[in-house]
Amino acid sequence: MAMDKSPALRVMSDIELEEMLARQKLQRGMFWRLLPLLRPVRHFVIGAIVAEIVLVALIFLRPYLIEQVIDHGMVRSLEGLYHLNTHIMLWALVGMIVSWAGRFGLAGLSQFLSGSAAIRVLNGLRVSVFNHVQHLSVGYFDRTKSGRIVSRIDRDVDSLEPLMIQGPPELLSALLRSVVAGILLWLTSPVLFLSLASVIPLLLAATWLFKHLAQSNYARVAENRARFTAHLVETVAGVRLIKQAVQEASNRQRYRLLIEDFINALIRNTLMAGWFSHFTGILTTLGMMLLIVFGGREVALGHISFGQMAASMFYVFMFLGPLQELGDLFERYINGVASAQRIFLLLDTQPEIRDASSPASLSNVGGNVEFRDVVFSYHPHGENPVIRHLNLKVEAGEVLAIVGPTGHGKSTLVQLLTRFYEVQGGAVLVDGKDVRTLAQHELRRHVGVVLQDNVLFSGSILDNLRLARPKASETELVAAAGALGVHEIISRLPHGYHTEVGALGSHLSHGQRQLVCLVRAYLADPAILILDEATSAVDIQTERKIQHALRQLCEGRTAIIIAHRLATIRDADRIAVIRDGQVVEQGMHTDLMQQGGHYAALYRAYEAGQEF
Ligand SMILES: Nc1ncnc2c1ncn2[C@@H]1O[C@H](COP(=O)(O)OP(=O)(O)OP(=O)(O)O)[C@@H](O)[C@H]1O
Repeated sequence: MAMDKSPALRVMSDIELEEMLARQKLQRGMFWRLLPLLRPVRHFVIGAIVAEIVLVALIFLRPYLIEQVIDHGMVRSLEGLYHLNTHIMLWALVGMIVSWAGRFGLAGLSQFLSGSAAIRVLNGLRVSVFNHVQHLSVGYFDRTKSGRIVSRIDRDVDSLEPLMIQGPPELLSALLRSVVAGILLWLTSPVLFLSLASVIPLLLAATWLFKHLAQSNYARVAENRARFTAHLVETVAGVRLIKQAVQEASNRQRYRLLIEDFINALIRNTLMAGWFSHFTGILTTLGMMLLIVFGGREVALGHISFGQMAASMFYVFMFLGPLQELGDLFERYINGVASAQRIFLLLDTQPEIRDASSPASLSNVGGNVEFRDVVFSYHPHGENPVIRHLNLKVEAGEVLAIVGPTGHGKSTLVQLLTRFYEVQGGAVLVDGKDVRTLAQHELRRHVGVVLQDNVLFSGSILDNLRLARPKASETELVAAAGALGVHEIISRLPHGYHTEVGALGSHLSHGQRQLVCLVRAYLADPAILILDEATSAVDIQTERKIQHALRQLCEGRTAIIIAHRLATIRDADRIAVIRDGQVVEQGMHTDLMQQGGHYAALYRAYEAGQEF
């Protein structure tokens, strides 16, 4: 599959895409997409590369010194006695010390430079992926398990480190060592070089086979890891539900199966990698044997000295050793590319809902809202529409209540008005402007929504209220709560307004969360306010207490109230009844009751305490 921005990316579910990805072979050229990410840290990478080059030079100093010591360390005097050549020995000693000290210092420097670059690049990438995820449309989150996204930002980004950061300097060092050793061997004796080079075709064949067998398996490892992470995240989020339904055992079993799939793919990888590294080890031994046979012959024929033979033994390791390292580098490359592919899949996913190139302005919002012949389905191809040619107008400053049976499309209208989803037919208009022509952030600034299940962020109640008005003082925030009539309720909390709300507001009751969100909406002061079952979790007495405040909240703005407790919306300027995605009745409470139609039936059922 090409990693382009094809429409398929937008309609296929994330799971379908990933399964397809796991089955297919890895895409070539991924490395070239990764390369630009190194641009900000190029100085670190160049530094690490220079350090590796100097390190290689220092490594080759050693066999040269050994050759000098063997061939010239002892000099024969005229009397036929052997004397130590102190000049050579001293220089050899100094050379060895420089080589070891340089290696010690430069290896540390190279590690430091690579490590610093890694931290910068990978965290930069993490922020880019995070930012991208935030900009995706809500439809993407309907289709994608949150654990899969976590797996990409966390594990897949980490998997890139060995490929992108340590990879290039290590690869360069390995190639340099191999090439320099090859040249030195050739210069010592072409016979020695050719005897060693004969093992290269075997190595190439083994590399090709390894690549062929390993690459699709690495994609499977990454996919399996995403699956069990997704399951873990879902379990943590839904732990109460799992306990309540006594599903711990089956849930654990499912996790175990996912881990087993992961382990099996991992074992296959380990097997292949282990086989490859042992095979290259055998090749090195074979090379050494060839060198001893051919080198011994060269010494016997007087073509090379003993010192050169000893140095050549080192060159064998320098020549074939890096080829062994290539196996490890290759494994990292395949592993990293599998992760990179998944990250780019996410980065290439375009938000389904995008702003127009020059969006219309929405200053001085009056607050007129119109749903004009709206058709909408949650399915991308329009099957089973939830909203079917719905027409509904709300005048500026009007309080409209929307009622209707469960699952008939009331909340969907809110999603369309805030443009979390795009209509598939007709239009939603604010002050006569199609919401598709407006910038999303501007639209949402003017349309405030309080939902049944509201999310609070970790922090105090004040922190959460400040989200609506960042510059407000504590006194102003408390005054807003007072104006809505909930000051007393918040003050009774253990630390009043400074009470920590916990993750997603879990330390507060459902009703308390709803009240904090109402104050937050009041502070945001939107031109259009939507209350979607916003007080459903508040007890009836408290709701009655804040009824007056709610009326105040709705005053001077357009308000759309969705409620099942029909007593709370009786005073609305107008009530619209939604059934099967259409408006089937509208009017004031008394008129609708007199008509004796859908609303009257709903109301009678409500009064009788029945569910609808
Ligand atoms: N994100 C979604 N993806 C797919 N289908 C959805 C999604 N959200 C809602 N639906 C479906 O759309 C239909 C209308 O849902 P909606 O939430 O608008 O109903 P509602 O009238 O507000 O119900 P309630 O009174 O229970 O809040 C339902 O059948 C629901 O299953």
